[in-house]
Amino acid sequence: MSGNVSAWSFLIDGPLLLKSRRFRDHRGYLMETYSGPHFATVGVHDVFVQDNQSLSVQAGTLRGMHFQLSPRAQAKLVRVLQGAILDVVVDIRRASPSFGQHIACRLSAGGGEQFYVPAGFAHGFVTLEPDTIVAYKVSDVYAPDLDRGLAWDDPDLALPWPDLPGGFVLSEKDRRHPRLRDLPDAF
Ligand SMILES: Cc1cn([C@H]2C[C@H](O)[C@@H](COP(=O)(O)OP(=O)(O)O[C@H]3O[C@H](C)C(=O)[C@H](O)[C@H]3O)O2)c(=O)[nH]c1=O
Repeated sequence: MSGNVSAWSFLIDGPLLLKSRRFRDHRGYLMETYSGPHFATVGVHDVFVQDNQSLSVQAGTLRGMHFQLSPRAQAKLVRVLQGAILDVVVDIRRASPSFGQHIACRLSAGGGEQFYVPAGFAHGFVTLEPDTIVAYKVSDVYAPDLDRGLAWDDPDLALPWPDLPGGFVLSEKDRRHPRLRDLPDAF
């Protein structure tokens, strides 16, 4: 706890759930959504070089599971500006004792949580409300030639996506990623 940010770790080493203190007064609140020195005190040491933001109009929009290969592997710091998501990461570090295991966190604009995803994890989310806006920092720039994906519905991973009667809204790219067992060595 740095005073302005708290962090919770998981059984899988690396990812963190972060919550920044909201300084409330009669006008509303202020919070530090990112502070290099403060976040370093709770284990986030990456230097983030790019901010991304995506709008997903329909609830049930699923983006994932994505990662970039070295030397452009990205750590990510994910938060929700509007709406809510189920954020999911899969450990794809082949030497990791938790290889193939996942963590899922519900993130919402109201909750103000952030999910820190180190390099070495595939990342994706499904939106739980219409018009959900996700903002995330990345520790390296976009490298399309090193951008890779893992099948969101890999039966070996049993990712905890919600049952949605209408199914998911996916990009064509996200319909075609390989299963983990068919993924060339990623990390
Ligand atoms: C990620 C990215 C994309 N783009 C361009 C490439 C495409 O023309 C367009 C949409 O890209 P994409 O379909 O890959 O966007 P998402 O499906 O939201 O992918 C992202 O969503 C999941 C959850 C992630 O974790 C990744 O950060 C990222 O892969 O934006 C850029 O120009 N820069 C970028 O940094």
